[in-house]
Amino acid sequence: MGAKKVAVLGAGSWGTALAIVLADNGHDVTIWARRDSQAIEMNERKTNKQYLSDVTLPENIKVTTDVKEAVMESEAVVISVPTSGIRGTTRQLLEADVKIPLIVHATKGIEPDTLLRVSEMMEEEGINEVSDDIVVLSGPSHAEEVAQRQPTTVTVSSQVKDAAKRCQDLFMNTRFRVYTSQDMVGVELGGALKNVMALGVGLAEGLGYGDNARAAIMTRGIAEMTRLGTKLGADPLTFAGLSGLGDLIVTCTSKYSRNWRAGYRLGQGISLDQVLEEMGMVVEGVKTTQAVSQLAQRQGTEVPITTAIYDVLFNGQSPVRAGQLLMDRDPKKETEHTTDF
Ligand SMILES: NC(=O)C1=CN([C@@H]2O[C@H](COP(=O)(O)OP(=O)(O)OC[C@H]3O[C@@H](n4cnc5c(N)ncnc54)[C@H](OP(=O)(O)O)[C@@H]3O)[C@@H](O)[C@H]2O)C=CC1
Ligand SMILES: O=C(CO)COP(=O)(O)O
Repeated sequence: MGAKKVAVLGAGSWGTALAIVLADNGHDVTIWARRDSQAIEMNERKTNKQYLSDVTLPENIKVTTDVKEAVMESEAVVISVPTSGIRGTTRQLLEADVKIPLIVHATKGIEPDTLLRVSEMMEEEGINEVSDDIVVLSGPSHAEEVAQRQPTTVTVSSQVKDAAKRCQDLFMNTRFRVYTSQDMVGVELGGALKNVMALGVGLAEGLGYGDNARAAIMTRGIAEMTRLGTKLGADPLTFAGLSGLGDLIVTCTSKYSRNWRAGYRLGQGISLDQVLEEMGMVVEGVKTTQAVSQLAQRQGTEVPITTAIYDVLFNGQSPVRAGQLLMDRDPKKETEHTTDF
């Protein structure tokens, strides 16, 4: 595969890690950072001290604060900013007024109130003016391990089959294995919803609960994710794949997960404001919990774990009481399609 010019919009942990994968594949990568000080430091010291301090950036990565310079003549643009930055970043990309052959987003969230997935937010902002080939990249992939070239697998999905294939070719290497999927709805929802469950597992562990509680939240969590996701048009099998179960496992069990860590601190009795301040990186699960609660209400879908987490985050519920209420719910069948006995 020949070297391509690729832009990465977002100089946080994930944008930087994805830029390293692309640079390892021989591409000329330009990262867009929104602060001059960060761009200067990354160019001069070849490191992203704030977000991925242990890693030296390859020579074929450069950093700019000018979106137009980053995306000009790029064969692909990767967007890796928090969900709250998607609309603004899309607008800046449109202002550059450059046609882009392939746009890949790697953001995991759902927008509160509009209840849109990330690709839908981009479409609402008019992304199709510059490209029809929009791909989501998602899966169990902590930036820290990807940047260390640890073996990682992800899924890419698009409504345009050929775009997913081109994205697979762009990123795939012997340490970063990429699968394609046609279920963009399921891949985007899995990446967003698992963050809510990671907050829940962290909360339980912060309270001192053990492996049984973790397994319970993960297993009933994937049931909840699948129940809501299928109502929204996702293929249920997608939730058993990398962007569903795979990402749920990594986020609920890894020391790197910001969502798990935030939940853990909340379980220890620290306030949400303080937790978010000390994290210094995005904790997508907080706003996604709000969005998922709204979505579930709109769909008439039961999401008891999400509701319990919502009450802790936004209604002042104590984590212990939220856990008790979950355990005290009416008896249920485990699988919804089975008949009563
Ligand atoms: N970290 C990971 O392991 C993974 C993260 N993801 C997802 O990738 C997305 C980005 O996360 P990640 O890189 O980890 O986040 P970080 O917190 O590490 O970095 C956030 C980056 O986005 C920038 N940013 C913040 N707000 C805005 C905004 N409103 N407009 C434009 N840029 C903004 C920040 O700039 P500044 O420094 O100037 O504030 C920073 O460069 C999230 O959706 C996350 O869930 C997906 C897979 C793995
Ligand atoms: O999505 C991730 C790993 O796949 C990152 O999760 P956190 O945002 O919880 O760190």
